[in-house]
Amino acid sequence: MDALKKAVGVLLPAMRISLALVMLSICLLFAAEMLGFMPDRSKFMLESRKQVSEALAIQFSTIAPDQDPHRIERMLNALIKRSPDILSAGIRLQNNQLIFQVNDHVKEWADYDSQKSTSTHLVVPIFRDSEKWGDIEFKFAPIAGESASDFLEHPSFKMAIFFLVVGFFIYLAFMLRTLKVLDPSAVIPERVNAAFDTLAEGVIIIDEHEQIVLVNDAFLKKIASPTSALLGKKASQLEWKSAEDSTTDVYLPWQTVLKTGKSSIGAHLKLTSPDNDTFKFVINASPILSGNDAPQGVLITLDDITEIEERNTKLQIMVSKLEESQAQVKEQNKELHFLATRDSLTGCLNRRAFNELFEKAFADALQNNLELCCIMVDIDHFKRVNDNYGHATGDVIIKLLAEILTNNTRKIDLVGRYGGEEFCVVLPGLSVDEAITVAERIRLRIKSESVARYETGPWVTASLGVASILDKPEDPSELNKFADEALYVAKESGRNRVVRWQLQNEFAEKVKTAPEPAEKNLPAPQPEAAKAADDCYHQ
Ligand SMILES: Nc1nc2c(ncn2[C@@H]2O[C@H](COP(=O)(O)OP(=O)(O)OP(=O)(O)O)[C@@H](O)[C@H]2O)c(=O)[nH]1
Repeated sequence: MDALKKAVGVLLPAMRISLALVMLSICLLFAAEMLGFMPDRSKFMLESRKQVSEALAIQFSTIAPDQDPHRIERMLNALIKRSPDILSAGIRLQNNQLIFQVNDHVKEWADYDSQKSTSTHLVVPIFRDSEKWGDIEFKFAPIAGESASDFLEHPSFKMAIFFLVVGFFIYLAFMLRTLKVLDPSAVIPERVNAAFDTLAEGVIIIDEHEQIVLVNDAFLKKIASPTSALLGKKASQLEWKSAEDSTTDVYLPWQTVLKTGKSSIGAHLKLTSPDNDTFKFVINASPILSGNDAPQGVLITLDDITEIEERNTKLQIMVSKLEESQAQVKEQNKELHFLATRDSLTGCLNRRAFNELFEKAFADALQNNLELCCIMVDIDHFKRVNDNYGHATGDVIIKLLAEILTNNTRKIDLVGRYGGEEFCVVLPGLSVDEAITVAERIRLRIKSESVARYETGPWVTASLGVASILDKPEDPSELNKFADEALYVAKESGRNRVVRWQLQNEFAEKVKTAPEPAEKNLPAPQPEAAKAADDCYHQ
């Protein structure tokens, strides 16, 4: 099938060219005839008829005046027999009297209407003693091709027909042979063509002028182009585009190969087919070297990566979507974790989360032999705040305490709402003195902030109990218990103070000596120890 297509592909242009050549030849033939370069056969015939007639006239000049009718008749008959193109003959006297005729000359001569001889009517005068005696008339058959009706007999017409029929086939044979020689694909043996056709990747071979001399089936099928459309065309004339960026100049690797004689590997190019499909190829180009190592062509292989690229793009989109949703899930988990570990009113750690982190911090401190302190904080007479200002205001005060606790501790410290208006703070790495300083600062802040923020109250104070890991608690809950006991002592000894946990007997002493604040809803008098803490913010 392919062979047939190929044959038709060559035959049709050859036929067209042959026909054009025939027509051109015929035109030249007629032009030559019109310009007088061709011998005029009718003129020649006329001339020879004249010469014959004149020779006869001379002969008749000697016998006709004797008026020997038999002799004249014999001579005319003999003449007509020998010259088949003489249709009739006659001798006419000066007075227009026809005295002899052969072959019904009267009838044949009837169409003569001129005094001159023509190619069919020849009139030759006969003289006697230098005086014209009469005329001898010859009626000739028309010279072939002279009349319009006899055009088919004209030699030029016959020549044109000859050219048309025979010339066409001769030209056709010539053109087929010529085109075969000129066919760019003819330089590649058929076996080589067939071998390249078995390859799955596209193959193009170009000559040193970049003209395509071979294209294999795989490439032709890919871009849906017939071989004839590509052979002889320059490879750079195809619709190549840069694979990465369509605005940049297109790098055609085979041009470099032709210049340098060195192979080019892995160039990426896009190609748009006549059907407007775009393919992406990885292109390798190797030089075809002549005897003196000069590149005389390039073998180009084209690996179609369009599908792989499309899959890669889809995969990348999927991966980025996955990453996006993973990030969302992570964010949601973070939010969920926050919600699960935070107290909804204050944003501080809830008791469960606080305990978990406390356990971890306690274990770390033990393992690394570091100090760790725990502060229990409780707002004084909070019930009165609720009772006097309402539960909502109570909530605001609880939030204020949470804010002060968070702002006056470090990021690594743990601030947990233990329940109601009671908070617990864990300070990893701090000595008990440092923890007391922090506790005092918190205490002062609560007192001063409530006064600063609420003109008409509630003005609140808080009591704080401090314990350290150096107090040798068995576990976090015991450390918490120590701090809570210290808080209890702070409450019992008058509130609005910081109490460091001590052994039970010393503790009892402190409880006894602690002063009670003057007014329940006003900031309590400041203990001496707290004064220095104002300047010592712990971040
Ligand atoms: N507004 C508000 N009040 C709470 C909340 N949780 C607990 N309370 C109240 O806090 C008060 C705690 O009071 P108590 O522990 O008896 O003692 P206090 O009144 O703070 O007095 P001292 O602790 O002895 O100084 C109770 O009235 C609780 O109803 C809360 O989330 N919001």
